[in-house]
Order: sequence, then C-alpha cells, then structure tokens
Amino acid sequence: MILVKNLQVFRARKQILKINQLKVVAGEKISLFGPNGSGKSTLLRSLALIEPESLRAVFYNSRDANWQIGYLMQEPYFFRGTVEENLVLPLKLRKIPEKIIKKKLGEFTEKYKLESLLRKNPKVLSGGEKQRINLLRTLIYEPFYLFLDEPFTGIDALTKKELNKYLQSYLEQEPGRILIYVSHDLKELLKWGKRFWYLKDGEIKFDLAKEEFLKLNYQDDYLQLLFEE
Ligand SMILES: Nc1ncnc2c1ncn2[C@@H]1O[C@H](COP(=O)(O)OP(=O)(O)OP(=O)(O)O)[C@@H](O)[C@H]1O
Repeated sequence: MILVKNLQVFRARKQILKINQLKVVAGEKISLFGPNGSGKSTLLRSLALIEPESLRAVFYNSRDANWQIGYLMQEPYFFRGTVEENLVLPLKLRKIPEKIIKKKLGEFTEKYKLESLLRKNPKVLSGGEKQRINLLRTLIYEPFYLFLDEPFTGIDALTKKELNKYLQSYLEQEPGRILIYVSHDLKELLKWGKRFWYLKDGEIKFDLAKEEFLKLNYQDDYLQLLFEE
C-alpha cells in the first residue's frame, strides 16, 4: 500500500505539486495523465521516494519499500559501461549473489533476444533499443511498485507491441503488483489503467474508476483533445 498525505512540492518559489491525500492498494493499476508541466513526473518521483518532500508525505507499508520500487524515467539514463553492466546494476545494488545474477541475465538474454546488445555501449543503441533495455532494467529485479513515465513514447509500433507484451506478462505473473503509468495517449491510458488520475496545475482534478472515467462529463481543452484523438 502507498499512502500520500499532504504532499507539497515547491520549485523556484512556485508550487508545482499539491496533493492532499491518495491511497493506492495492492493490485491497483493507475493511468496518470495531464498537460505538459502539470507535475506528473514530479508526482512519480515523489512516489519513488526520490524527491526530498517524499520523506514527510509518502508512506509505504513495508520498511524496505524503496528496494521494491521500479521507476522508469521519461528519458532513459544509462551509467558508464556496457548494456550488460547496466542491466545487472540494480541486482548488484541489491546485493543479489553473483550466481543468481548470472542465471537471471541468461534467462533475460534468451527470452528477450539480447545477445547482440549486451556488449554494446548503451550510447550507440537506437531509441527503441534504449527503451527496451530501460524497461528490462526496471523489471529485472522484479519490483512490486512499478512507476512508468511515458515508457513507450517515440518508438515504432512493432517495438511497442513487443514491450507491451513484456509488461503485460510481468503484471500477470503477480497480480498484486502496483502500476502507475504516465502517458498522453488515450489508447495506452485505457489499456493499462483501471483507475484514472487527472493532474493539472499540480493537483489531482479527478481520481476515477475506469467506468466513471469513460462516462466523464468534466471537460477542458486537454481532455477534449485527448478524447478526440
Ligand atoms: N527543479 C525544478 N526547478 C524549477 N522548476 C521545476 C523543477 N522541476 C520541475 N519544475 C517545474 O514543475 C512543473 C512540473 O514538472 P513535471 O516535469 O513534473 O511535469 P510533467 O507533467 O511531467 O510534464 P511533461 O508532460 O512535459 O513531462 C513544470 O512547470 C516544471 O518546469
């Protein structure tokens, strides 16, 4: 479970996030959307306990929750080293024994056909390959809480289909896993979310179940365009 209570984030003397209360329980799948600059990434980073404000406002029911969080940034960020080194880094940080890391890497290499990528420098990967490795690096340590910030933006339909499949099977493996998925694409939002958070000017304007979201009357320019597309 995640509980958010009075989360307020200020940057450059401006309030960019103001969330009174939010509760997410095991198994929930949430789609988060809203105009550019509305605070979606800041909210995800806060939930991922990266923003300092999280300390006072974001609570998990398990003590080691921070090791259970998989946060995928909008822009893939890679550390120095090969694709392989980047992939296994989350496992090393979690002090997983070398033997298990090797086994896991072998499984991933086969399942996701990574052989030709492993020894490359992540810098030389194509955009789609980067997204693929970025997602796999987030899934390799099997996080319970999965926060994805526009994971499939700018990738072709084929790669998107493949990545959708990875994600789908990951979530099906353990239905209790929590997903928060940020996107500007209505099709994607409807595919992943069963609960819908609309963020605007740093505030959650509505928090609706899918059935209510589909019957929505509340309209503004962003929502109108979202539904038109
Ligand atoms: N460190 C910072 N200093 C100043 N302003 C910041 C900082 N971090 C975020 N902001 C501002 O806070 C607002 C929210 O940013 P955020 O990245 O969370 O929005 P977003 O909804 O994810 O946007 P997008 O859809 O464009 O990715 C923006 O106006 C941004 O410029």
